Amino acid sequence: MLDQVVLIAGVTVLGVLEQAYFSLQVIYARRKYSVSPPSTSGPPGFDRVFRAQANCSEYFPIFITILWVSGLFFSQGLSALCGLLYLYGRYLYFRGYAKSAHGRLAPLYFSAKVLWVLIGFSTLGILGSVCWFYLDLDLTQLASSVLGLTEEGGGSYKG
Ligand SMILES: CCCCC/C=C\C\C=C/C=C/C=C/[C@@H]1O[C@H]1CCCC(=O)O
Ligand SMILES: N[C@@H](CCC(=O)N[C@@H](CS)C(=O)NCC(=O)O)C(=O)O
Repeated sequence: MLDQVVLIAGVTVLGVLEQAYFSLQVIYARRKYSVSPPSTSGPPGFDRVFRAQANCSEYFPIFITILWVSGLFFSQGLSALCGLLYLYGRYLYFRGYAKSAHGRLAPLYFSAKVLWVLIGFSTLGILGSVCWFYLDLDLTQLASSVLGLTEEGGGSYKG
């Protein structure tokens, strides 16, 4: 059973490490620009690093939940691959935002697209599972016969 989630678990731990890295960058920026808590604003250079970490944190729960749903119900390998792309996109986002406000945009568009792909995988995966568990309908089989990948016509029913 664990072999079905180990790649997703690995991407999750990598994501947690990335979040830790972003937090450390805010700590360093606080020292560099002398912005002490509870203050959350300072020179633009500080504000951008602060917001970069905050933005990545806002999206992190969305990313992790959808990564696991997609990995469990659609495909572990494809989901883990998307997860790696998302984390790389977020790294570029953080670096781009730290340099300039405009620098955040291209990586943000990229990571948002990857999130939408994971949301699409999750939707398909859940739809397929609901059809299988409650309607005895195998959507994978149905799709491959519609696409002409198998000889058998129509949907296949279990039991
Ligand atoms: C849960 C799925 C992801 C949902 C997030 C959806 C979209 C996020 C992706 C790209 C958004 C880019 C928004 C850029 C805003 O135009 C920038 C605001 C500029 C305003 C200004 O500088 O005057
Ligand atoms: N909390 C975000 C929600 C929307 C969002 O993710 N916006 C993107 C594109 S404008 C962003 O990079 N926001 C910059 C930020 O959160 O500091 C915001 O305040 O902007």
